[in-house]
Amino acid sequence: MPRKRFLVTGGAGFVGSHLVAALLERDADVTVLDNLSLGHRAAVLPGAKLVVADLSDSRAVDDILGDGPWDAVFHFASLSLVGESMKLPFKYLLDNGVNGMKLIEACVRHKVSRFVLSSTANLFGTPERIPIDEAVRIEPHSPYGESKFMIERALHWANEIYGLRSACLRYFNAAGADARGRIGEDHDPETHLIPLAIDAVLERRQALAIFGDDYPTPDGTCIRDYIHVEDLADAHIRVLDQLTHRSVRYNVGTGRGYSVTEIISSVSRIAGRPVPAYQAPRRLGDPAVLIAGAEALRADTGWSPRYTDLDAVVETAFRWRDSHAKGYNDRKPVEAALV
Ligand SMILES: NC(=O)c1ccc[n+]([C@@H]2O[C@H](COP(=O)([O-])OP(=O)(O)OC[C@H]3O[C@@H](n4cnc5c(N)ncnc54)[C@H](O)[C@@H]3O)[C@@H](O)[C@H]2O)c1
Ligand SMILES: O=c1ccn([C@@H]2O[C@H](COP(=O)(O)OP(=O)(O)O[C@H]3O[C@H](CO)[C@@H](O)[C@H](O)[C@H]3O)[C@@H](O)[C@H]2O)c(=O)[nH]1
Repeated sequence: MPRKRFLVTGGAGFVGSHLVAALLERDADVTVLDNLSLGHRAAVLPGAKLVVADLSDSRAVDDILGDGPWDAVFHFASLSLVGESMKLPFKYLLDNGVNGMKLIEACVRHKVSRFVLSSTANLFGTPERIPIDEAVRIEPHSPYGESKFMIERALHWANEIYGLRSACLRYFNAAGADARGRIGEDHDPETHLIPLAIDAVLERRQALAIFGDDYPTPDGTCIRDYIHVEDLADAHIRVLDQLTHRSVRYNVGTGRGYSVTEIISSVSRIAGRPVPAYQAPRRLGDPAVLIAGAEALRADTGWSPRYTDLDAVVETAFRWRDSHAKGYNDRKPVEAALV
């Protein structure tokens, strides 16, 4: 059987690099398209091909897609900071929305048959019920969420009119790192709770700010559903089988929520000392509780998260971060030596 060929946009980023690792483990032929604006060359494991290009570069996108056939395109490349999108709405709507639609249009022209989108729980704003299943009303909470919904709608019409089958995977909070310690989470600036709590306990930054302690939750802090990146990668691979005759959309999470305080306790247990933290005002736009109802994904694909214990998720993140004080920059001298 010929090797399966996959294109992964944004495959040098946090979640995408873990999908690339999972595809390589299955002996696939993987090409990554990434402008490295937020991602890292060293996050693309050996064996995958990296093309450094911007999604807005139509010629580069055409060249890559023209070098098919592709078994599927996975689209991760995106700006994804909710708060930043409230300040720069058109940057998000244009970079994410328009580039995403152009990519879909090019996939149709190049006869790609399957497309998987990294979508988000931010589509649901303040949801009318918890857990959030796929029937919950969509009301994006930010230009970031809206930009993902624009792409979901474009995929709807690409399916209806051209038969491009797609899966929109609405992730909840991606967390953790490669179990083998090869890749992990390195955003600049880092805004996510788990890496920030780890850096605080490792004394690499000042105390962690707890954004709000007056939410309507048992301990007053926000509750989120933290899904391990390897379980996310597994979901991407499993949905491909669904895309022979139809398009799908799934919420992807563990179905269990943890408060900010519980995350801090987990990081403290793993580090063996308390995370320095202080109470701060609420962060604009944070809903109180987001927990996935992922029954549809389980029922249709047999997927279920392997990481069901919070400490196990946090431990993988801790190990990578502890051994990469400067993130992927730790590896710069090695890379330079190879060039
Ligand atoms: N991290 C989460 O908790 C989370 C939750 C829900 C959804 N998502 C979505 O999952 C995807 C991956 O998230 P992540 O945390 O890995 O983000 P990330 O920032 O680590 O990765 C995004 C990658 O896309 C690349 N990129 C951005 N704009 C590009 C462009 N115009 N052209 C080419 N490459 C470009 C960046 O260089 C980076 O490597 C995003 O689409 C995000 O919206 C993430
Ligand atoms: O220094 C910090 C950082 C975060 N938080 C809180 O921790 C929780 C998680 O925040 P964060 O890790 O920043 O993730 P989210 O804002 O929930 O967003 C992530 O998860 C969403 C889906 O749920 C995706 O849409 C986003 O792209 C992704 O960044 C929230 O309640 C924050 O208020 C703090 O208290 N202090």
